[in-house]
Amino acid sequence: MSADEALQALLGRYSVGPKHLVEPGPDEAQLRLMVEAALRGPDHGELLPWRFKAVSGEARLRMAALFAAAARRAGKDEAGAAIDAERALRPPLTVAVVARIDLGHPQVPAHEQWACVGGAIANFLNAAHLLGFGGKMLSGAKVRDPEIAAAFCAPGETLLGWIALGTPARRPAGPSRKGGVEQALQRWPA
Ligand SMILES: Cc1cc2nc3c(=O)[nH]c(=O)nc-3n(C[C@H](O)[C@H](O)[C@H](O)COP(=O)(O)O)c2cc1C
Repeated sequence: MSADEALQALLGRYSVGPKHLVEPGPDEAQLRLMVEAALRGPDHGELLPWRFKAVSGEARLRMAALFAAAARRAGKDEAGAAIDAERALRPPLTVAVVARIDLGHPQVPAHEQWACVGGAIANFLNAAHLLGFGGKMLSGAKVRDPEIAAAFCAPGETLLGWIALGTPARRPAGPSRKGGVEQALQRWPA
């Protein structure tokens, strides 16, 4: 693939939601490559302020039960709980994104560590896309459910959300609604 083809492929990445993801998901070697890409994101101080926790196969049933219980705690009825459980079951692979921000770091403030987490997610999703997979970063109120957070995080860590991954069953809707280069790029001084 030429540099131009690689760039065009990157420019074609759009998120693909869980309901449009089917088997197969990335295998172990592909997942490791995607994490290698995530590790190439900028990381001031090389603190590695994140961990990815892969959930696949039978483990999805346990995550689905957690999601359903959280939905009930949030006051949802059984239909709502079933929809939340389905979000855990549908994608072939889900990767929980856990941030471990060192709030007392002498050189690297928290916002720089959060920027690193974002870069890791972007590189991971881009690598998934280049390998032919679809994916979407998702959060929602359940990241703040204490039992879900405790299931994924050690004390002091923050559950940012989950990346749903699989083979896209259809082309993503894109392009997105957000502004383009004319808004994102400015000259300084104006
Ligand atoms: C930390 C984080 C959490 C997100 N949570 C959600 C979410 O819960 N639901 C959702 O529809 N999109 C969520 N998004 C946005 C989508 O992942 C996606 O970026 C957005 O729909 C734009 O689509 P695009 O990636 O195709 O440009 C989240 C993004 C980030 C970075």
